[in-house]
Amino acid sequence: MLTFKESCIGVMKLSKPPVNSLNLEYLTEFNIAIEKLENDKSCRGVIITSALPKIFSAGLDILEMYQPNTDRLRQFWTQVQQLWINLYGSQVATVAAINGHAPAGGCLVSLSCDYRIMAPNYTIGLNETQLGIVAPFWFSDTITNTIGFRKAERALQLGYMFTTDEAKACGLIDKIVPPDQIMAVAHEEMKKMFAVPDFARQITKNQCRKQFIDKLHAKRDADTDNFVNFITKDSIQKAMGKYLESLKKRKSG
Ligand SMILES: CC/C=C\CC/C=C/CC(=O)SCCNC(=O)CCNC(=O)[C@H](O)C(C)(C)COP(=O)(O)OP(=O)(O)OC[C@H]1O[C@@H](n2cnc3c(N)ncnc32)[C@H](O)[C@@H]1OP(=O)(O)O
Repeated sequence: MLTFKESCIGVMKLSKPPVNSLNLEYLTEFNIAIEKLENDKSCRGVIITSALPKIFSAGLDILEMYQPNTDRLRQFWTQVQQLWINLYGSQVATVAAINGHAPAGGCLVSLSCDYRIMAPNYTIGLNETQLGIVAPFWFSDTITNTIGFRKAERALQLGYMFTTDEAKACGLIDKIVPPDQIMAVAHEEMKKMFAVPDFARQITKNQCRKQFIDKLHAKRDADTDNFVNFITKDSIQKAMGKYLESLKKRKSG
């Protein structure tokens, strides 16, 4: 993770080649970095983007979920939950500058921010069902809060990956921006949020999101048990093995 401060704005650039997949170690690093910025009194905003060309993030590292060690799988999921709590509940203003594909966990990271700008000709969405897995309730809550119930339930069931244009049309992202302007526009959008007194913006954000974060806090252990039980099922392991094979075939084909 490349993290630096530009005046009162923290910039986090995901930099885990080849595809910024989120494994246990990287999630832990992500959480430490965001918590550090959150606790930095001089930091008012965070921009999350990718240091890699063409990929924002490929989402959760599928290798963490395939033939897993159960203890590690539990730690992994705890870090996934924590990342969502940290981002969705963040007091600082957040902008996702999506400069590449953003499937599944990559989409969730951006949905957890306050504003999303995206470069053209990429794809974004919660494609979990395509892998034969199920997005947990807090993933669904987050997309539903962004694009509305009907569009979210349809997209979640299909595991639909939106093009940048489709994502803009349904409100999954807020603005389409040429790749060379994405950081400049992220800073402009940040300034608009800074024009509002921090405490008023923070309390309002909290009012909108707290109930959803509280819901995960209340069910956190059950959610981890559910994830571990689900992922370790033979049928799910088979589906995930097939999906990994299809990723490799697509590459060679
Ligand atoms: C009850 C709750 C239960 C479950 C909830 C669990 C929630 C999970 C949410 C997730 O995030 S699951 C992850 C979903 N992610 C994906 O489906 C993305 C798959 N990847 C792609 O579509 C593409 O790789 C890409 C569009 C991101 C990039 O395409 P391209 O630039 O052509 O790269 P390659 O496809 O050649 O990939 C390079 C390399 O990376 C491996 N890889 C890709 N994605 C992942 C990943 N998410 N985890 C681990 N590894 C990944 C890919 O297999 C290639 O590996 P090689 O060894 O062949 O180089």
